Amino acid sequence: MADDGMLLNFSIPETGILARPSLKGGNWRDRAAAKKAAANWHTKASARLSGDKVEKAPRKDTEKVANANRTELGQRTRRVSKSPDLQDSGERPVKRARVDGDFRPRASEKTPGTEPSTFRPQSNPGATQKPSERQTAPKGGKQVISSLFTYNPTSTTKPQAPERRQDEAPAEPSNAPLSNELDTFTSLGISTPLASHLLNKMDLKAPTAIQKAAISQLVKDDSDAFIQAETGSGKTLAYLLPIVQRLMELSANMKKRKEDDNVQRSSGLFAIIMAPTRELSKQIALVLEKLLGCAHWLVATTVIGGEKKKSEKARLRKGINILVATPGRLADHLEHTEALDVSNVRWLVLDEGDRLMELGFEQEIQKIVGALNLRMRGNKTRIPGLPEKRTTVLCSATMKMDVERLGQISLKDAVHIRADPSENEQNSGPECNNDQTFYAPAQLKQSYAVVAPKLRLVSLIAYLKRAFTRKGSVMKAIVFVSCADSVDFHFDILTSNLEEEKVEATKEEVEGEEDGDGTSKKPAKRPKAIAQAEPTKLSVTHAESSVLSPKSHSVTAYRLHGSLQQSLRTSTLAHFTKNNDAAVLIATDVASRGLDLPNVDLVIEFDPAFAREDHLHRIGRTARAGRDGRACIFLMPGPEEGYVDILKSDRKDNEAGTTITRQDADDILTRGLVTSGIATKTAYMDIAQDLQLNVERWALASPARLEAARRAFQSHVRAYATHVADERKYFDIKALHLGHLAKAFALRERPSGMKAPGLRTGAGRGDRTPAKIRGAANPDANKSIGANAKKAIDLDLPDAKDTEEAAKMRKAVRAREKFMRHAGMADEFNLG
Ligand SMILES: Nc1ncnc2c1ncn2[C@@H]1O[C@H](COP(=O)(O)OP(=O)(O)OP(=O)(O)O)[C@@H](O)[C@H]1O
Repeated sequence: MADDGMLLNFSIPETGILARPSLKGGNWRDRAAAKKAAANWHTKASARLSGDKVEKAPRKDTEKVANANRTELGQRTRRVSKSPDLQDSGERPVKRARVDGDFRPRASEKTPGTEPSTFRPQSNPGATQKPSERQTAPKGGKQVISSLFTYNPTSTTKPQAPERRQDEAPAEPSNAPLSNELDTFTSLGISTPLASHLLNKMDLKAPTAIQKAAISQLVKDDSDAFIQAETGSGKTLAYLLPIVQRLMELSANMKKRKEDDNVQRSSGLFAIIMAPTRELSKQIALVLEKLLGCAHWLVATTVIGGEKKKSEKARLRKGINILVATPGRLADHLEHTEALDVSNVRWLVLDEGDRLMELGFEQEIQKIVGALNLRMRGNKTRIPGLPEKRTTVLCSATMKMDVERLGQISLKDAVHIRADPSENEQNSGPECNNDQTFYAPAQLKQSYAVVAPKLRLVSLIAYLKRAFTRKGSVMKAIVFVSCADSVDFHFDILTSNLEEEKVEATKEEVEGEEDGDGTSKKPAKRPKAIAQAEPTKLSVTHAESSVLSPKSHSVTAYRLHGSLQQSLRTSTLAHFTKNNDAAVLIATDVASRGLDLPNVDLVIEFDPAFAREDHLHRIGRTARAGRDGRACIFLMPGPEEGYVDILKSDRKDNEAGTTITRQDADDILTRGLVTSGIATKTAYMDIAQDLQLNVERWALASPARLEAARRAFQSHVRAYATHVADERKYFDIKALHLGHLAKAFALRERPSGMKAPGLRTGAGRGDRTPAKIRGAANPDANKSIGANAKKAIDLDLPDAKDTEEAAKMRKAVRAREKFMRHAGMADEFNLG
């Protein structure tokens, strides 16, 4: 310096930028230690400015300073923050209690008007924001937009080197029809007319393995049976075919004896099939109707909740031979409909037994079985040819404790029927409690995506965009989310024209600035159309997805959940089934069980299922009856990655788990979003950031939308608390970073006042959403929002303050039950 002839005089004022902090709070020891360390720190900092090197202060002292400062800070704000440097170590960013309206940016972006940040942003090329991305805060200039790519937790299981994908030979389908020429329906005891009907009218050439095992047993024997097989293996026909075959034989015998022409609808009710949901009951009835095409004198009908009891009664009065029912409605008719005579019932099927129990139908089933026993014994005039004993068939994918209970209620000396006969020898009857016999279809290609909470929404969109890029590569996809509000939110996002709104919003923002006279700028106004933007009415359940549709073809988005009216759910499923073009269904678990939707190539579990069995049922909506299929589950970095162990247990043949592939967010975003130009390593970041901003603008465009996004977020978090106890180590609500997760719901901040079992209530403010926001201009929307708001109140789960694990578990189980009943999951089914 002296050489330059310049002397820089940096005078360091005592009370200036490096002033010693005045220390308050804590005990005297802390204060003394902190004072000493602060003195060190001061010397060090001064020396740094003057270019001198200072010996590193002992770590202990530094920590004490930090502690003392924290104590002081804590007294003022009760807030503790952690060094951002820690974020690089792969730890989750520390959650801090946030006071409403008090934001400290975690990222590089801050809206004008906010206080200067004392937080050091992590350098990241993708985090640089364009001026256009700077969002005007709605109120008070306190809004902060955090970058998508900063402070994300890093994966705990990411392989150092990219995984080498082995060219594995495609697995042999495990649920396909048998290919051996000797395995025909007639060889199992099915009559030639019925077998030709299967071939000619239903295009079914050969039985599947479970059909082979079940049909050969049930056509010749009256023993009770417990059928257990994987998803999509044809269980419906496995029990329907023997019943129809036996009734056709009964009819033929009657004819032979010239007692009657045939079995008539007035001859009596011979078989009852019970299913847990209306959808499933209707589906079974549809298959039955097709089968009865070759025995038109046999009449079947359904009695299910949600239908008019009066018309059901009228049908029952006319006479029926086979009845498909939900338990609640059947129990009701048994009590109140005299015309329902069950004294001749010789076949009782309990389909999806585990679900029947899970949904709490035990009492109804007990009542029904009791009534059947009583009336059968009381019937002295038996129809000739009708078996003496009733055969009860219980179908269940799993053999959990409650299925054992159902077996005790309904079965006696049951034969255990499985697709692989060698398994029958190892375990027999539902009393063998072995859940590890339920696997995913072998041909199903499974993968998991590790995606940080902030990136979830853009990654989902990117994943779907990629899936639908090429016409015909994916025809139909199902995206499972945890609750009805989340379905509505994602449906709205996918069916909105985000690009158009972006243009409108940007134009208006610019106009807002230019309108001013240079001295006082007019605030930007929202375009009229956007200001009135409302969430889509519940009556609309499908629409073109402009977000997902490529130029070459259109993709239709559907929604399905239990808050929709039954008729709407039925018509939505029918529309989705008949749609021959690309389509995506966003659904809760209402679509997870038993539904046979054709051409589903891809299942995405955007929110992991609440239990392993539910997960297997969900992914079982694809890869059915030997067809190909793909399934991908989204997991967040951290404890959720442990769920891969569960995925490995899905595979019967999988020792090392090599068949389950991993995908990372950067890969998903690059493949889905970078459609032109050079796909550099970070090219996806700007596009993803833009997409996220569009989504956030979209939500900000109207109070009703924002409210819907908040509700979706809140319901999602509450649902998160309801994972089964065994799996809660993967889905630990305490590890959830709510601020980050909020971004995946287009929210720039986490809503305050959340309650969920186990959730840390650091920001526990009351919900300050003005009442008028909850209502909307449109009366229809008002209605739906009102209904949902009511539901949100129903959903409010108690805070888990108990420390004992057992108490927590009980509470969470109760919470789950309550949530499911009220939120449209179990209750989705609108129980019969
Ligand atoms: N023998 C067969 N050959 C070809 N396809 C069949 C055969 N049997 C059934 N299928 C078809 O397989 C699909 C799945 O059948 P089904 O719904 O009965 O399976 P599932 O085992 O009950 O499945 P889930 O456990 O998911 O309820 C249906 O589309 C059905 O038409």
